[in-house]
Amino acid sequence: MGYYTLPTLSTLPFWNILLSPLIVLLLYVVGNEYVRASTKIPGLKGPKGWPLIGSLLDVQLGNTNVVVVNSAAAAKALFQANSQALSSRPMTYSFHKGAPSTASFTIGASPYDESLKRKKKGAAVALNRPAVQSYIPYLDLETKSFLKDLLHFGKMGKAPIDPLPMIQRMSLSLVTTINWGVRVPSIEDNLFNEIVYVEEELNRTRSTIGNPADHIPLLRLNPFSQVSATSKSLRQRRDKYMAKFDGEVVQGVNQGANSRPCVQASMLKYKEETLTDAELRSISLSMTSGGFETVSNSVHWTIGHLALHPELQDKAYEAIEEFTKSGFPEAADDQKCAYIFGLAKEALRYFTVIPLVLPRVSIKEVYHEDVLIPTGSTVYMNAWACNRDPELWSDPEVFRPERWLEKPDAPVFTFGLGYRMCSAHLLATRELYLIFMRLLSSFRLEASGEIRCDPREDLKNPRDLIMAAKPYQVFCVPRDEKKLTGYLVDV
Ligand code: HEM
Repeated sequence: MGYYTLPTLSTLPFWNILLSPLIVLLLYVVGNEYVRASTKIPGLKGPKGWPLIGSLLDVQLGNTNVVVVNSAAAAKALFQANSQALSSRPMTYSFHKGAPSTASFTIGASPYDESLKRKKKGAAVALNRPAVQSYIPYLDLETKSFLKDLLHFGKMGKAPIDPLPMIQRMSLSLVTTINWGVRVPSIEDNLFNEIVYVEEELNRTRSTIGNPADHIPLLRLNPFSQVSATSKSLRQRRDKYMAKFDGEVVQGVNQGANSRPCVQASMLKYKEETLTDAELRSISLSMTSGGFETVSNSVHWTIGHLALHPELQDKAYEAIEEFTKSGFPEAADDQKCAYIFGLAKEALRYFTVIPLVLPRVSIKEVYHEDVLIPTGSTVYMNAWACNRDPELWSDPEVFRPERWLEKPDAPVFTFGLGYRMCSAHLLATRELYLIFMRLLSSFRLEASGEIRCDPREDLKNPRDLIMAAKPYQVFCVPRDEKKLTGYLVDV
């Protein structure tokens, strides 16, 4: 009796074509799940749901296993006591791919290596206390120009304005003057708009949670993905304005005519340490990307909040008047008006504009309460949670500058902690202080229409690295128009 062989699915060409990719996908998923499971850290629990609770958690973002540090005590124990062990940064697909070398990354995006150490040394010299002191004339000019912009565009308090572009011009011009000695004079300048766009988009490519392809390798195979092309084109656009600023510095140094002392000129003149050209460029990138959006967004959130709370403005005004004896706040004042110093710190705490700080990678094993965090682990500090830790504050959800008068030594986690803490925390706090001193002594801020400014709910885009508020409009009503115009006459 002859046998008749039934065709199996696999002998049918159609099924072959359909099944092969499915089998490959299945194998990939199973293999990948094994890899993901093997990166979990024994002894650490993962979240069952939101909000995150517990001081240390193990979270999986696609293939990236992340230890999230959620309490003030755990953050201090890990990032301060193990400062060197947690001193590197991860390399990501969206931001790092295609860049020529680690030397050319911003400091904040650089992994730990010899080049990073040189760059950090250079930045430390440019941003330490005496250096900040030497930037006071720049702070003076840019904060006065800010007030002048508010007066001008706000038609002496009669027209409502979106203050964001004026805030951005001020913080950008501070960074470009400090780094290159070049001002950004107007929000109507084309270069201003180009820099704002490129810097915001580039920071988006650095977002910890906003780029799924950083954590799910399969997504990198997407032939229609524009991630690499977008980063490359943004970098090219940034290189253009950086080259223009660099050129102006070199020209000034060569002609011996650099009228505004700046970081790049002093590094060129004294051939700072052994910094290569790529490392010098990295310092410029770090100042721009680190100092622009962070300060702008902190000020933008706070102005929205103040416009909703006239009672806060009244207290601040009273404190400033008492402190300045009714004069115009001096740029040289080193944060001596306690209430406004508290307000600046409270703005940093309450809005925590980089809620997950910048990611770290461990270069050594770290132990925390019997849990071993292996070398090469990704660690996020949840600065948002640490700043709202109920062990520190009984009323963390209230914006209350007085808390800093009651507990002046309490920690702020907004700048991170340890070796990779923000290099410019002294400068940034001083900027905020002077901005609020001058703004609140000059204007009453009044909401025009609805302002939605709750940092828990009203984010422009929750996936961004640096939290931005939704747009709003305010009236900036001069408290004494004649006096203010007089103060600003020479700007
Ligand atoms: C309100 C203003 C600012 C905030 C909230 C802020 C916040 C941060 C945070 C959270 C980090 C990462 C810290 C960590 O990993 O522990 C950082 C790093 C950094 N920031 Fe800032 N920053 C501000 C202003 C500035 C300014 C004005 C500059 C420069 C002019 C600057 C330059 C840097 C640099 C160079 C780093 C990298 C440090 C490193 O990786 O070693 N920042 N900043």
